[in-house]
Amino acid sequence: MTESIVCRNVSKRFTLRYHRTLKQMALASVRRQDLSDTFLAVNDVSFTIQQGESIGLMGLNGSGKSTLLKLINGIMRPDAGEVLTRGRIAGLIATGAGFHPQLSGRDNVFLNAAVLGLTEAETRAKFDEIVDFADIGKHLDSPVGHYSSGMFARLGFAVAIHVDSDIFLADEVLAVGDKPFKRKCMAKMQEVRDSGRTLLYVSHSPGSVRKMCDRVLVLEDGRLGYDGPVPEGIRYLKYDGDEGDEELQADDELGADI
Ligand SMILES: Nc1ncnc2c1ncn2[C@@H]1O[C@H](COP(=O)(O)OP(=O)(O)OP(=O)(O)O)[C@@H](O)[C@H]1O
Repeated sequence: MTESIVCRNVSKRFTLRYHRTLKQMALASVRRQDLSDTFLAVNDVSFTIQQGESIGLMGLNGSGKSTLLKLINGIMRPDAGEVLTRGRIAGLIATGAGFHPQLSGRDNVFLNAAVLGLTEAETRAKFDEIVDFADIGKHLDSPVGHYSSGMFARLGFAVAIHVDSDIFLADEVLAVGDKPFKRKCMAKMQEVRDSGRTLLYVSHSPGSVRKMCDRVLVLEDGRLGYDGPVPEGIRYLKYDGDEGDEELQADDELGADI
C-alpha cells in the first residue's frame, strides 16, 4: 500500500479578534497586557490515508475541517507537526478561490487549470468537457465577479474534477449547487473514487458519506475525535437520529450538505 496523506501531530493556531472599547485598549496598553487571544483550530491531529482511500471528514461547524484541508493542500502551513502528501492535489476548497473576478469564466478555466498544474495544451484538450460539466451557458464569457455562488462552484468543481490528480479534496462542493448539479457531482466523485484516486470529502450529510466513503474522520474543536468505519463514525457524531425528519432525510438521499 502507498501512503497518500500523512498528518503527524499537526496543529494550526489562529488569533481570535473581537471588539474592544477604547478604555479597555488604553488600560491594556498602560498595563502592557496582550489583548489578543489565540486558539488551536487544528489541535495535534495525526492520521495516515492510503492511496485510493475515500475518507469522509466530518464534524460540527467550526471544528477545523476546512483548515485541515487547507493544511493538506498547502494553502496554509501548520504551526506544529508535519503534513506529507504524495502526488498532485486538486479540489474545491473555497468557492471562488483561484478565480480572477475581472476575467471571464473562459479565461478563468485556463487560469484555474494552470494553478492546478495543467499546461495550456492539456486545458485545451479538456476544455469542452469542463464547460459541458459546468453547464453555465452564456455566462462563460461574463466576468466571474458577476457570478452567483452556485455558478462559481460549478466552474471551480468542473475544473478541479477534470485535473488528473492523485488526491481530490472536496469541501462545500454540494452546499451551494442545485439538485441536478449535486447529483452530477456525486456521480463524478464516485468515478474519482473508483479510479483509485484518494478522496477527502467534507460533508455534514451522513447519506452521502455512507455512499462515498469507506472511512470517517471526525474533528471536535480541532482534535481528531474519531477515525474509523463509517457507520460508527456517524453514530459517534449522533447524525443517525434523523430518521423521523422527512426534510433532513430528503436532503440526505441526495447527498446534500445540510
Ligand atoms: N484565517 C482565520 N483566522 C482566524 N480564525 C480562523 C481562520 N480560519 C478559520 N478560523 C476559525 O477556525 C475555526 C475552524 O474553522 P474551519 O473553517 O476550519 O471549520 P469547519 O469545521 O470547516 O467549519 P464549517 O463546518 O462551518 O465549514 C473556526 O473557529 C474559525 O472561525
